[in-house]
Amino acid sequence: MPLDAPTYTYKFLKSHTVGIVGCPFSGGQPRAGVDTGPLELIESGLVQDIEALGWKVDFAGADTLVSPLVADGPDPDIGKLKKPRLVSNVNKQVAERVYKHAGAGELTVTLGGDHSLAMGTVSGTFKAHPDAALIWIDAHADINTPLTTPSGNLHGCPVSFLMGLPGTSKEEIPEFGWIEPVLKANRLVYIGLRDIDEGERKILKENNIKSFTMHHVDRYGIGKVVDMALDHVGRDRPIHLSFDVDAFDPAVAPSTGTAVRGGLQWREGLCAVEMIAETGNLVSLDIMEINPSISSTDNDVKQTVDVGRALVRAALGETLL
Ligand SMILES: NC(=[NH2+])NCCC[C@H](N)C(=O)O
Ligand SMILES: [Mn+2]
Ligand SMILES: [Mn+2]
Repeated sequence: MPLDAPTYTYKFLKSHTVGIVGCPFSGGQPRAGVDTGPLELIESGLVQDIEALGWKVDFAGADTLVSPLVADGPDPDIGKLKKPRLVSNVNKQVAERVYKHAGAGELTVTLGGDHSLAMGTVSGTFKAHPDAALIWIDAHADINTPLTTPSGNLHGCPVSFLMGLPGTSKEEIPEFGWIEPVLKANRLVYIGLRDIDEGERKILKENNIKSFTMHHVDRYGIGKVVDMALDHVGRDRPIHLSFDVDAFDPAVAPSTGTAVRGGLQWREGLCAVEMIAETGNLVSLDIMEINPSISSTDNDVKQTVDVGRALVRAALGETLL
């Protein structure tokens, strides 16, 4: 039954309006198709879902999705980093779009696209809400630096730029000089990790970054893990939730580029988002890495898009009862 008003009081919003930023972008990783994720989500009925929950929608239409076609000129690798200028330019635009919505007091929902887009989404959110915390639900930590990345794929690196880790400064890599190091280690928490590179493990330990892996989810249950995560970042500040659908088990979300077995079950992922929504602190949500070109059965794409839609509804106050 559709609700006619949002379930919770969203403390840091000025109105019950969702600002949608669509990002058909795949340049942060090698597999084609992740750029069609946003349109699939929109065409599946996402806007109607949101309106049925009592929200207004601020979305100019699918033809205004942020364009990835800004590779003006050659874009050779920088060290190991692939397509660095393209990724940087797209994210600069994304940051401006997200800031426009967040600054107006709307709840921003960004549809990816690959997870390099979090450089832009988190930059835009934190410009409007400097005290915000970042909850990152993902199989991966995406905290490689230009110096540690084994792949050179920038979707594995956004968090390091947002924190200003060694190798990401304006002096070292001026192409990304617009990114401010807005994120402090104690305002970041991970849930769902299970595929961490050696360099990333070192970064997580040295910076004391709170990380709940799948081991913790198995051991304590998702409810306790989310409570511990919220206690860690504090329950009185705005929250940006960046959700990579590969946090889910591949049986739940098969259409994604870097699937890792042993992930969250359907209800575990949704329960986490429901608990975060229930705080009333959510200001920004990313749904990332849905790749409709990856499927081995006819149902894979629909199932992955369905779980993406369900995450958005959970974030906007949908409950089971
Ligand atoms: N957003 C993602 N799916 N990231 C996967 C990253 C994989 C690996 N850690 C890398 O840096 O290349
Ligand atoms: Mn991931
Ligand atoms: Mn990711």
